[in-house]
Amino acid sequence: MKITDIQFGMLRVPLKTPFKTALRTVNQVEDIVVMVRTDTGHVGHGEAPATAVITGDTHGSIIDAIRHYIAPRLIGEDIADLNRLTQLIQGSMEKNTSAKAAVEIAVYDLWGQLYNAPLYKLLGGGDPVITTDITISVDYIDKMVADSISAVERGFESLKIKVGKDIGVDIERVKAIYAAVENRALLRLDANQGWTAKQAVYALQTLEDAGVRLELVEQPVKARDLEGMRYVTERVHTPIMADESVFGPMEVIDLIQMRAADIINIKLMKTGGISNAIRIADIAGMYGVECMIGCMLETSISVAAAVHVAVAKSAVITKVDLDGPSLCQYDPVNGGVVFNESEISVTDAPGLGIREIRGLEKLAG
Ligand SMILES: C[C@H](N)C(=O)N[C@H](CCC(=O)O)C(=O)O
Ligand SMILES: [Mg+2]
Repeated sequence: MKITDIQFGMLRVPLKTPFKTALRTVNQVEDIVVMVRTDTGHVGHGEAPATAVITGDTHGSIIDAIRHYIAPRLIGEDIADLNRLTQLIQGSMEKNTSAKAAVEIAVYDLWGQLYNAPLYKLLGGGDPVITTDITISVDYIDKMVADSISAVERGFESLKIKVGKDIGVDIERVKAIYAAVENRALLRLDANQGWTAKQAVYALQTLEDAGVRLELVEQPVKARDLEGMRYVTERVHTPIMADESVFGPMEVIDLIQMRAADIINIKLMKTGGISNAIRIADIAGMYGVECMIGCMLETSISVAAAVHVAVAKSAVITKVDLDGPSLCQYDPVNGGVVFNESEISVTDAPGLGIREIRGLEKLAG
């Protein structure tokens, strides 16, 4: 099974409600879909969102990276040589992790199809059902409380509360949500870099003193402020998770050795795809550090790949934030992973199992 062509599409799916974080507000998913074709007539699918504020990737940069740096290395290569292919993709250029991820996901999809097995089984197997949280966008307190109650009523037992806009209001936001859903859902906070280290310690100690129990707090300070991450981690009881601070395996090793966080958020769009996500899970496991697997604003194409990784690496990936498909007004994909609110199940279809993507706008190759 040899690669003959790589094609692009644009997939737009409106969100149920605006997605608001300390970094940005978004109304619809607008992702580049990659289709890797082979001489056997098979197609592997991948997807990349343009999360410029986190990864630096834009629609234009994703297409250019694939067209000019990644695709020329892959044409004619055999899908059976998976390790060679992942090295070619990762070594094609610096950064551009979302572009690399989209192509790697499509290649892994084909690898599963080659062996007629679902990806998670080839990655080592596991329990085919996992449970995700759902994101509560940062907003007025009353709106966040109402959104949280509604999420609990939809069956979500874990809420990822976006904060990081204003430290005083953030504390009130979390207290109000905690009071409204106490004992019915675990609360995770994500400040998306919005606090300083001192503000984070103040906010978390205030919440701890008020009896608010949080499962974890994600990326309280600026991505590059590893000293700040360590400062917070050392001073609060609440576990601190690194998201924007860590992309690849080497950064994870540095962060763990610095003791700058308690938990790592693995995202395929930061790691450049599946190979490095697995590497990070294995490294974290060796250090006894737990991981979350997360996503950007992605549909059930690339999130499916993350689900397969989560299932296969569940010994280390103990927390799941794969709510992209739940945030969308509809699922554009037929086949593949089944997203049913908080419950996500992999099927035994080969690769990612994607049969059809509705509403895909073809882009020039
Ligand atoms: C969608 C997911 N639950 C999430 O919150 N991801 C964000 C970044 C998403 C974005 O801005 O596109 C995160 O974990 O920081
Ligand atoms: Mg985050």
